[in-house]
Amino acid sequence: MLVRSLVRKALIPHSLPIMSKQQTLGSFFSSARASASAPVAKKQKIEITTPELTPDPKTDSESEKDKEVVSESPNKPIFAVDDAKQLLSKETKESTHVPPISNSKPIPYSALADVFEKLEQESARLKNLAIASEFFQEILQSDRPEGLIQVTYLMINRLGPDYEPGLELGLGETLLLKAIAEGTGRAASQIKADYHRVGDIGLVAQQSRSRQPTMFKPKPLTVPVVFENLTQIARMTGNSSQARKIGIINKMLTACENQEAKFLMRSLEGKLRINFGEKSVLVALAKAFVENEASKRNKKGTAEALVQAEEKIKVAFSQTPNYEVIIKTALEYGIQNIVEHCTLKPGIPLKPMLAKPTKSITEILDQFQGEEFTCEYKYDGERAQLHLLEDGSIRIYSRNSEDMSERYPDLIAVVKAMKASNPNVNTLILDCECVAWDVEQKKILPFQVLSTRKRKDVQTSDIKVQVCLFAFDCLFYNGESLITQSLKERRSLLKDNLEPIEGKFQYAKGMDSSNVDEIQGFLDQSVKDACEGLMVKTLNGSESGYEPSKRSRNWLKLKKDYLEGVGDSLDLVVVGGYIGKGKRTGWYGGFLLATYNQDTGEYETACKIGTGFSEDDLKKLSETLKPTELSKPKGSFVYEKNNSNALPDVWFEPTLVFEVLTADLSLSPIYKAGAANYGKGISLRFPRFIRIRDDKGPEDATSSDQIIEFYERQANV
Ligand SMILES: Nc1ncnc2c1ncn2[C@@H]1O[C@H](COP(=O)(O)OP(=O)(O)OP(=O)(O)O)[C@@H](O)[C@H]1O
Repeated sequence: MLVRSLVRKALIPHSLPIMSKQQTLGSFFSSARASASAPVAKKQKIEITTPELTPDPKTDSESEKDKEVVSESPNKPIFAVDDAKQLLSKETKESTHVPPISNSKPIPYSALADVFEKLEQESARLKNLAIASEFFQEILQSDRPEGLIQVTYLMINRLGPDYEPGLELGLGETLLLKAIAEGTGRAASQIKADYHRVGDIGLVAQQSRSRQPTMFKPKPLTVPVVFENLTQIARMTGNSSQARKIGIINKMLTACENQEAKFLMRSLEGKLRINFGEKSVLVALAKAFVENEASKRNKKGTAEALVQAEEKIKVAFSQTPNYEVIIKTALEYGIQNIVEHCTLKPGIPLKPMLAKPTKSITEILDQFQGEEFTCEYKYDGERAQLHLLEDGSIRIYSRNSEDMSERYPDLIAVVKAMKASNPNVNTLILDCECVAWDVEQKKILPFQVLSTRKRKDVQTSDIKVQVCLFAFDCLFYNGESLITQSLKERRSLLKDNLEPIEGKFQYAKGMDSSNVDEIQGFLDQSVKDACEGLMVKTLNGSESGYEPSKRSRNWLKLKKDYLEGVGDSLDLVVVGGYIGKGKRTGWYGGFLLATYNQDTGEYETACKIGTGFSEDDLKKLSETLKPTELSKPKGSFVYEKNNSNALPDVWFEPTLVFEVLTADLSLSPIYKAGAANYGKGISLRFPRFIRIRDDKGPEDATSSDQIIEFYERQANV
């Protein structure tokens, strides 16, 4: 994760007409290089012979996997009642062979590694859900059901909620290879060569593990011990931290048995590769709770209960994205009651509501037929979720739930002042856009200006780019969640209770009208005022509630620059590169891009891109991407293997997301995005690079479901 976000921060801005939200070079390169080359403790190495390493078996057998996947919209449940029935069937249950959990002992790490191995080897989706949920159920039935919290985090390769800083895994390959060399006594050069051949640090670790002398057998690893050690490693900073990290890794490696080393190293690297995404983890949790609760009543879980539980756990998680809270609440109140008990809480950022793209005002009018709606300026800045906690503290979270409070001390001061002048306000959650502001001219500045603001160690006195918060929604007010209320009510509550402060805290400019000319005029005005276009939202009735984490039809975005084509840009993951020729010699001259399939965790190729880059872009991109080159494609890449036109010269670890414009989308014999739907993939015609999305990780990229939606809308399918 850390590596991913570092790499994403590596490019400097360039000038393109519709460029926005770009990033600055900042201190990225120095810190990335520093961490890669930091000194580590030296240890004597003993040469040992190692078993032959076999390449990652998934790489060539992945193509079958996506056939299992049913296409669905991002917010649709993973399965319907029929699938749920199959999942609950005796046959599926009996075929999982998950390891039993003993009552009296902490969960052995070997049991979790065994489950990871099964998930990695199994390609059928329902089977994978059954394996994970059977294991979860074993834990729930033991006398330490709360052990499920650490198991869940390890399964999604995190150590705590997104918004808790300092818990990122994703150690550099140099450090990990060194740790393997020291921990196993093999020569570093040999380990490195193996890694370049196999392309999987986990496999290298597993097969390099030195045999321990029989007289010294370390205690087997347990889930709590591994979790604790990983947390310590993630939190370690400072000069000697590299050596200390290696020390802890070595200790764990010595205790590893069978496939434990493989998953331990992959966890440390931040790439677990079990092909079991977070969405599936939530479903597996729902199933485990449903079955566990039913078995306490000597009953069996029903398919209907499972479908309901899936919906509930997803809603609860979108409001309280914290597995500890979710699991403890489900244990206390039952899975079917979690939504009421996992409501919004200042200090826990909820997953933001997202918008669907539209291409024209008439499309909006068609969509909102007969409904009351409002148009708001679509500000071009950075999404900011503002939380005022009961103890008076203030936090600001990003679109991805990162805590940005340290980055915006000036905004914290504004909110403090606002609270002081509005003594009735105790607690609050506001959804806002933070925008660069010209103090003298009293106007909005483009995103490029905001992107030059320092991101770390920001002192109020050093701030050169002033910002203004534009609030567009109020989600929580004085102890009460407002998300089920209509937008009209939420908007009134906001405006009635908080006084705007010009240039510091303002309301999103809005207009309630369904007149085409008025909307067109408002759209034009928004662009003149340095905005991207309009957000059009259902205003009244139950449809106008705030839907955390959903890309909803009740919020439409109308971007001036995208009224032609497919209605929006796409954000695609860079998975491959083409060696540059002619003027581009020495750099990559083009890139292979992919959508992210949220259900399978796979990257499905969507196009090759070589247009829209300045020379400077290509130079910087080459520097950034070079260290992420892979010796072979990852098992999670879905691409056409039998057509050389679809193969890049080099493959990359997915770290970077490009925002890309396209003339239109078409079905393609050589690309694979959304291929589960049409047999053929969907591809971009005449793609053009706009900028890097540093606020999006690979998993936030345009999903395969979204590209299907884009395609169907454009083709009127
Ligand atoms: N009035 C507004 N209401 C809601 N969002 C707004 C408003 N003004 C600006 N925004 C911003 O617009 C974003 C949604 O549109 P946009 O397509 O630019 O974002 P994205 O991150 O590329 O896409 P998405 O969030 O849909 O994946 C919001 O996340 C928010 O940051």
